Amino acid sequence: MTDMNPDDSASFSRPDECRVTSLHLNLDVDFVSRTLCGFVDLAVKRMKDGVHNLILDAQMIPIKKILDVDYGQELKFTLGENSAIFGSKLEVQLPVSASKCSHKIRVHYETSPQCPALQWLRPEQTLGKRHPYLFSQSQAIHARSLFPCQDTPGNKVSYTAKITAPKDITILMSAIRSEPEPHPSDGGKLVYQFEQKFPVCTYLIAIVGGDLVSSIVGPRSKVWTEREMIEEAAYEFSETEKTLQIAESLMGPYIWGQYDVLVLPPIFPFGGMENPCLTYVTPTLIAGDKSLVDILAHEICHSWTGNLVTNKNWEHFWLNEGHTEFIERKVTGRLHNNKTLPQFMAAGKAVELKEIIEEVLKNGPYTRMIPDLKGVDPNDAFCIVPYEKGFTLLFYLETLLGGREVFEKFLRAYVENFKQQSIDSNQWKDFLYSYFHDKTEVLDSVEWEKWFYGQGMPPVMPKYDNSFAVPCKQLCQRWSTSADNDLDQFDSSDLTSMAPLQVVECLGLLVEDPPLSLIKIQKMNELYKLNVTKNSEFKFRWLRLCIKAQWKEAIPKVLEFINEQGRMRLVRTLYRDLYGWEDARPTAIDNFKKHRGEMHHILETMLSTDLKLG
Ligand SMILES: CC/C=C\C/C=C\C[C@@H](O)/C=C/C=C/C=C\[C@@H](O)CCCC(=O)O
Ligand SMILES: [Zn+2]
Repeated sequence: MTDMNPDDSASFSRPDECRVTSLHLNLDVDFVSRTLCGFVDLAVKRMKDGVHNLILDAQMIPIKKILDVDYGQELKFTLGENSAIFGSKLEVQLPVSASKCSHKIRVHYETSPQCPALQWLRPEQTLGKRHPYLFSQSQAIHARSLFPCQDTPGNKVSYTAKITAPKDITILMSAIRSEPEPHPSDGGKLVYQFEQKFPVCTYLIAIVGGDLVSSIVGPRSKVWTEREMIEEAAYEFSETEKTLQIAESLMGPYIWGQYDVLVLPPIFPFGGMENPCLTYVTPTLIAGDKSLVDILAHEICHSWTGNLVTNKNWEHFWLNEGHTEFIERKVTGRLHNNKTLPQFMAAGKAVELKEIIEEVLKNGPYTRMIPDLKGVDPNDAFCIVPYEKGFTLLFYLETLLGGREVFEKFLRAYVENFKQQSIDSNQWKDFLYSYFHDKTEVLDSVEWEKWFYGQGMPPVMPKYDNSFAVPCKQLCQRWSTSADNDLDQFDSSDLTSMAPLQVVECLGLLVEDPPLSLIKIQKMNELYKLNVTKNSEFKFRWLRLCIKAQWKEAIPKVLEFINEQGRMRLVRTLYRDLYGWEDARPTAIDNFKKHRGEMHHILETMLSTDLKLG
């Protein structure tokens, strides 16, 4: 695409010339037409002399009219050619007034029923079956289909919103919410007001509506979900405050006020999403024993890295995710009072990273820590690489630069220095050099070019303290090496005696090993009852093992699992495994064709590529 922002090839907008500094959304939620209808006010600041146009991103948004708020005058605009990935360039002619460098404009519009940022669910697709549901997912470049905006993480805005919705629906946003008020003229509706006073990138603007209830789980936290699962959800996330406090002890005060958790319907395609004040999580985290809440720690840590200090474009996504993984593991270690836990978690993910880099991405361009995303949909490049290569670099630097205490101080200084800004990897590196100015020689020994732009595995793989994994390795070894007629040595207590994270590790190691015989798989099934586990991470790895062993009887279980939830990491991997097994491939394709209409569009698009359906 030509005409893109030189600092962000996924956006047309030019905040360097004329910048949106804050916005106000005034929208009516209509579940019948599946639209949000109303207007957005944009406060605009001219950054350079002689600039009279404001450039925005817009996707599938029929614009009705654009007004200058102060003078009521209608403004001219042009909507450029449409790109299926990036939408269109929306160019608004600002009123020529030499003395003014700030303007407020109002764009009247409505979203499309096919809006990529919005997922509309019919009542029968919800737990309660009585009311419809709506949720947005703006990361990476979908906010432009929610409202015309400068949809680049290189710009931040504060925002307010006034949302009108049917009275049975509770509306939430990634902001501080006031109690709803009755609509002045329509008794069937309520009006909600929100305020996010801290500047955020547009990919962090989120809206949800449904038959939602909440339970207080801490002095600044509620868990929200459909009423049918509120008790389970409140139990699972009851350690939110404790986790927040540990994160604060590492990173400094949590500035965002409220920290709520919303458990979405199973169609939500990610483990979690760090929307400020309102973390989204998948219901696949609800294991009944709080064993999968490390994702919550991850989302909490984004309150500093990602939401306060942000990657300036999607090529530098590792700044968001690598730092967050790194801090998340420290927080989880402290939460469980286990010093080696961060390294145990890292070692487990390093195995997954190797599989993805070598088997899936074939050491190709998306295995770079800083990929080249020109002309690329960020969704296509999204994978574990920026998370884990980023983590590995930070872990390596921590060891090199003097250990945990020294490096944790650096992390805090990094956030303090760049808070409320958007940066790239060079700014990060310059700050690292200036902070460790007495360790330049050490820093010069780092192979920066290879770390940043090299393909394949990281140039240095640390030797992690993996003592917590010893029982996992032993059990995995026993299963791999035992003879088929010597399986009485195994017992159901093999797994019940381990911590849940160790079970995950053990099953993960078995997945990486050569396939187990069918006799072993059947014995495992009988002993460990993994077909009926509530823990989605156990089940996921168990089903992978079954597919690897080509156990046909497991196929219905795999289909059940991939049809009952839409978490991309779990579903894509299992589809990929089924596709790789020739006998199961037609079943996988048929199942996809049958269910694609109910999937989140991000997952549907990815799967149609994975299954080579175009
Ligand atoms: C190199 C790729 C650059 C940018 C991609 C950015 C966004 C991609 C978009 O698809 C959104 C991703 C949202 C992710 C949210 C949470 C993840 O941390 C979840 C991780 C996977 C999981 O646990 O299910
Ligand atoms: Zn993250």
